[in-house]
Amino acid sequence: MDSKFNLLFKHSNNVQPFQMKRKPSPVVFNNGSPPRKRLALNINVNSNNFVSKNKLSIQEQRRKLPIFEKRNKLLELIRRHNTLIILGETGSGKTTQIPQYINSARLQNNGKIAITQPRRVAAISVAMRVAQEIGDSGGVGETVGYTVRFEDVTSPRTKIKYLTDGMLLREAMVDNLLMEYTFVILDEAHERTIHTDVLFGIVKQAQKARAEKKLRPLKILIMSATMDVDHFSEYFNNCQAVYLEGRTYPVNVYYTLTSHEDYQTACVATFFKIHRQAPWDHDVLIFLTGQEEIEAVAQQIRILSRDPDVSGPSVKVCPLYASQPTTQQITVFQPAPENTRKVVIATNVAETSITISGIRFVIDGGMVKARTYHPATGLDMLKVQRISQEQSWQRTGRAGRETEGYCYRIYTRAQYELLQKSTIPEIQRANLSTVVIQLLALGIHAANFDFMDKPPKDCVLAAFEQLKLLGAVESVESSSLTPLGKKMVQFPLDPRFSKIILSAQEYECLEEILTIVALLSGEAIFLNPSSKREQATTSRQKFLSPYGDHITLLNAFRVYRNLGSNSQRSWCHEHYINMRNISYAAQVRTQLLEVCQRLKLPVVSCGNDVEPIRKCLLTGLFMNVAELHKEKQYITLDKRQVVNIHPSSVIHGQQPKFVLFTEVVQTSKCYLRGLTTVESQWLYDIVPDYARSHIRLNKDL
Ligand SMILES: Nc1ncnc2c1ncn2[C@@H]1O[C@H](COP(=O)(O)OP(=O)(O)OP(=O)(O)O)[C@@H](O)[C@H]1O
Repeated sequence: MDSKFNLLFKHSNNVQPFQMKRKPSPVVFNNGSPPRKRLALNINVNSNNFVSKNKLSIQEQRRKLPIFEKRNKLLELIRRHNTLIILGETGSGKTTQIPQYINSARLQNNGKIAITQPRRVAAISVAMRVAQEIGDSGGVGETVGYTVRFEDVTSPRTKIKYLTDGMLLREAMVDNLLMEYTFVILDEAHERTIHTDVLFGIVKQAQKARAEKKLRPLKILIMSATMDVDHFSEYFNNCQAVYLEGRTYPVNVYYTLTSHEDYQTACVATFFKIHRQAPWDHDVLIFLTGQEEIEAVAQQIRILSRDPDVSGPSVKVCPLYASQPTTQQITVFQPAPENTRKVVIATNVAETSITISGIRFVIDGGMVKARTYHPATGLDMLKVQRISQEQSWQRTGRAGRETEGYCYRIYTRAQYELLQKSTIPEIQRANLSTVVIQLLALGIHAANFDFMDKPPKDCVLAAFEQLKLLGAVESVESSSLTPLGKKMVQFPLDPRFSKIILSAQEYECLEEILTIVALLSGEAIFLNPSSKREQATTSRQKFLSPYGDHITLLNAFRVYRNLGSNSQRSWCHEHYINMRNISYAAQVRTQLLEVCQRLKLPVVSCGNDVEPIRKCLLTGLFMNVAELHKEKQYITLDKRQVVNIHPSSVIHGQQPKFVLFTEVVQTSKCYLRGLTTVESQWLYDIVPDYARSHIRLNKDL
């Protein structure tokens, strides 16, 4: 271990906000083959021999992509086949170039080209890049546009439209033949997000129906760098697959020699090893699992980089995660100033499709936060787990996009070998109520839908039962929605939350419910830095509600909204509130309000009486109620699971008889977060049958 490295971490022990679980040991890597000797990180990158591809003109960059030479052959195949699978290495040019080739060859006639992305940040950043490549004077929104939840940047002139898979699905609910498009390109198909999986069936059906009706044909392209071609081809009527040969820039992959349970600290250590040695314009991308972790590591890096004993250029730290507002996400693409290294610390939102110019190094923590639904327990849980091999290669691919790159995996080669090959399709592990209701809006019963991989029967049944209890369907056999169900699908939300919004009219509290639902749609607004936890709690004391976390959130938002925009920033700082997240919630609230206005729902406030709010929440979340079982231990009414109140909840320490929850986290125990106290009598009033069967069951325990 070299002395500077030791010195660096001696200092880190004095750093407050990031609590080290243990003194970090140095991270030692090998390059994938069994190590003969211990290889310390040895990066011989010299800025003199580095030719930045950014110095080439944008058109020269395009011509250098592996896909460029293949474009005529590719266009020929696209002309010939109505469905085509396209495989090509990460960074070879699939996402940015193929739509442009189609557009230049005018293959889309009068229709548009839709390209789906699993994530908002990818749809937006790629659209921006392609608009730049096309050179439209009006920028994005002209020939090239994008549509993501709560944002539509397209115009009647738009020919190439990048959109999230969720948005295309919503469009299909309005026109199931997708007549606006001549081409639908399903990108990053290997990710198998729930929306992409449903779209597979929707586009296949639309293609067939358009052919039968002799309408303009729908061309389907399925793209990825890593996917099980046979499985996809079989599903799409044995369609042709094409592999675009051609290497992009090499990425040197390193594994740690020993496993690192504390992968966050190992990521920080690895970053500083790189930082000391690499030229300032070689940026770094670190993959972690979620906002809290990212903000903690970001703070740690900011503080350590200012330490006079740490050599290296200045550091610009850019966190990146799904719930940030778009404007914030897009800032990670801006180059850092002269003599400053950019470090982007991201969740898996940066894993596919995106190119962040300047990134030469990837540090892969090897973990991801995944949502998994357990029909047996009725709980939808967020759990940090190991990534799949496919994900690990996608992450690696982010380093070799403009020139040669380096990827440091914070896991051993042996650990890599043990990773699952591909990620389990989301449809097989998620709560299906949103998909089931969306299919019903199209008049399709999920049991009859042509899924590539059928979701488990008990998950489909559980979703139908949930929708029945919510009043969206008459029975589990229904192929259509009730009038209430039809209103519910108007909201881009989980049906339970749509139901809450629609119930607010009866409880005369839509004003407050909109705020709570909007706040729950993003990431946490309360910051709890471990070194300042007490100050943070004290500063927010005035918002605390004895009725729980949702009312506490509402109280904070009410104060925030009444402040002038000039004082919001300092107020957030003073109260340890994440300014970005609360302003994102305000934007979401505006969008939800627009849907309510379309549905002519009166926006009424219940003032300071919060009981209507608590009852209203129960109308959608009665299946998320737990009853005090014994000292500090709760049991869920729905499936009788033992759960505990998370220490971060404002009602931790109290023992209300019944609580409603919005989040379940599995660590050593199963914890409930986001709680509101409720009364059993309300359950009898709102869902009498459910209350009678479930509450009685628990009393028998
Ligand atoms: N914003 C950008 N800035 C600089 N270069 C970019 C940008 N976007 C794309 N590129 C260049 O274009 C190349 C192709 O990107 P593209 O997203 O089309 O690849 P891809 O084959 O779809 O990769 P992936 O499978 O990883 O999504 C990148 O490797 C990079 O060289």
